[in-house]
Parts: sequence; structure tokens; C-alpha cells
Amino acid sequence: MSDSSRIKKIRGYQVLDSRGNRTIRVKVETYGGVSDFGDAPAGASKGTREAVELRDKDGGVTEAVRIVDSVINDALRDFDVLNQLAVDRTLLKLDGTVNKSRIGGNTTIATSIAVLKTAAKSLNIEYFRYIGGPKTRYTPIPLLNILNGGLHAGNMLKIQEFIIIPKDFDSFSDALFASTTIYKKLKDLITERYGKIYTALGDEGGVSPPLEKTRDALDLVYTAIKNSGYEGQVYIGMDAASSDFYNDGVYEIDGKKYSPDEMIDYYANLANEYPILYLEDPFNENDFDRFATLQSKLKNTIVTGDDLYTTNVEYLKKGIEKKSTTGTIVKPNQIGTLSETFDYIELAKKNSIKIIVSHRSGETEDHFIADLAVGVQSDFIKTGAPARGERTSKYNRIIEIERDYGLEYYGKRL
Ligand SMILES: C=C(OP(=O)(O)O)C(=O)O
Ligand SMILES: [Mg+2]
Repeated sequence: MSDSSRIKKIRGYQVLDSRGNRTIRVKVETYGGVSDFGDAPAGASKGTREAVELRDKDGGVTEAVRIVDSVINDALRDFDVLNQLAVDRTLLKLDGTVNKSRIGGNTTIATSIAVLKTAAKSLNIEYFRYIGGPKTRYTPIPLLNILNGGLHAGNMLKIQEFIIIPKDFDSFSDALFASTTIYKKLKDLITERYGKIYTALGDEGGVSPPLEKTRDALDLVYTAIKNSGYEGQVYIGMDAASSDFYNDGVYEIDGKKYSPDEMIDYYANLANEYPILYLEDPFNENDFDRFATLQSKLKNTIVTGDDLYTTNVEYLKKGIEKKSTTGTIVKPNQIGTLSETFDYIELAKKNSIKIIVSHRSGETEDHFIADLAVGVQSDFIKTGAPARGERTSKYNRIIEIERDYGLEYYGKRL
């Protein structure tokens, strides 16, 4: 092993995320002086089966930092950053729990990312190239969350995310720039309809007008697409994040109560009225069967599991068996290491489940997931509105990759 890839030191420190909360950044340094960092993002609408985030009582992450500086630093010193599997297995062993509750999923994912980035740097190649090798060919389709509700916004909308999907374009940049036109049109429409400029944004940079009903939000988004001249090229998606409006067998939405079976019709009716290509977490995180019923009804919609699977192969296996979804969210911090994330993606791909590499609602400006999405050749990347630095850093990184390496846009192949 060369000095440029042999770990000399691992240190953690606290930085800020996009909600102004503290999060952990881990920095790895090799004997050859190569060094890079990894950040832990943070969710607000988390699945209950996610890796546990280690947080102090006051919301800080000083205990996580202490663990990195002592336990993790001691265990990984002299390891080769090029041996990601050995690093991640050691992190798993140090923790020893099923949900990373001992040393924290935030400490493990920040370390795992820092090690991978340092490895790529030690070889002097791009992160996405290190992950994907020479076969890397496509840029993913962005899922842009331009209108926010649920736990990410201060309005009364129960659906968490109203998404635009710029599918039929020749390049990632064209797709993204068309999306910004629609995003701006949406702001104009809100001003026109409600006589006031609602400057409030949700956690992921989408507008958050004071609406209550799903159809009002869908009307706005669909009108913005049509008025921008992109009907037939740009589709609609939603992340219902429905565990957050589900209680004791009842979904409460649009001022009414729905049984789980009634919710099947609720979504099917919306998919009849609007060009809904993508629907994430339509049912609560335990209802694998109703996901399957809905997916079998909606042939043209990619029903997707996020809280349902939490990037965990055990739950994805169950979803595959039951034919619950044709898509899955991939959030590395839900599981806690990159090696586990790669295993998860492999299982999904083997079963023709579409991959959506995703940010969290609490992000830093690091663009690592853009490289991850390109490296694993995901179908989609979901990283918020085309506004606000912690979201644009990911989109701008893909623009850079497209420009410098001539990758093709995946859109029309979907
Ligand atoms: C990104 C999401 O939200 P959070 O990070 O709050 O879980 C999501 O639910 O897809
Ligand atoms: Mg989600």
C-alpha cells in the first residue's frame, strides 16, 4: 500500500447544515498528505427503520465527533482508503447494532464518504469515475421538488413534495434550465392567483404557498409546466411521505379522513387527471401490500419506496417479493455506510427497480451525491428545487461532469 492511500488520521468536527443545525463533518488524511471530507445530511421525515443519528441533548453532535476522534481514528489508522469494504466492515463491527445506534449512522456515513473521496483523490480521479469506472455513460434525470408541503413547509399541505420531471431533453443542462423556467413561472402564478408574492420557501427550496389541498398544488404545478410550453416533455411527481399523515388506520388529507383502501382511489384519480410519472411513499411505511396494489393499477407511474425501505436490503427484498414498487430511493445515511449502499443498489438493479439517489431535507453544500448518482448510473437524482446553494451544488456538479466528460442524458431512454 502506498503512503498516499494509507490512513494517518481521522478527525470529526461540527459544521452547519441547511436548516442551521449542527452536523458532523469527517476529515481523513493519509501519510502521503491526501485528504478529503464527508458530511452527514439529516432528514426531517425519517423512516422509523433508518440508522440512528447520534445527537447530543442540545442538538449538537459533540459525542459523534468524540467517537470519530477516538474510536474510529484508532480502529482505522493504517487502513488503505482504497479498501472501502474493509473500512465499512470495521465501522459495522465497531457499532455492532442493527441500526447503528451505538456509534451513530451519522458518524459512520460521514466517515465512509470521507474515505471514498480520499481514495479517489489519492488516485487523482473524479469521485464518479472511481465509483463507476470506465463504463459510466449517462447523467441521471433530476426530480425537482418545486412546491413543498408536509414536514418541510409551514403550510397545511399534507403531501410533502410536488416534483417536476424534465424527461424528454437532449442534455442534463437543457433539462435543468427548462425546470428553472417552470419554477419561476410557478412563482409568477402564485403572485397572480393569490395577489401576493409568497416568498416563503420550504426546506428543499420549493415554494410553500399557504395551500391546504393537494389538487390546488397540482393545478399550480401543472399550469406552470403548460404555460412554459413543456407539456409532454416535463412530467409530475409527488412524494406523499404519507407516514406523516397516517394514524391508527386513517389517512387525514385535504380536510378529510380516508381508509387505506380509499387512498388507492385517491391516488388513482389524481394519476388520471395529471401526468404523474412518479409517486413516492403513497402509503405508510409498513403497508407493502397496498404499495403493490397501487403499482399494479398505475402502470405508467413509478411507485417508489423511501421510508418503506430505508436503503436496507432486508426491506427491499420484501418489496421485491410482494412487487410493491418499481422504484426505490437511495439515501446513504439511512443505512450508514457506502458499501451497504452499493449492495442495496445492486439488488435493486438486478430486479429492475429504478434507482433514485436522494439528498435529505437537511443538507450541506457538499455535492458528493451527484457523483454517487452518476457513478452508480442511477435513473434519477432527487435533490430539491433548482435554487439554494445546498441543492444547486449537486445540480451544478452534474452540469460540470456533463460538460467535462461528455456524458449523455438518460431522459429519453427511460
Ligand atoms: C428527502 C426527504 O425528506 P427527509 O430528508 O426529511 O426524510 C424525503 O422524504 O424524500
Ligand atoms: Mg421521501
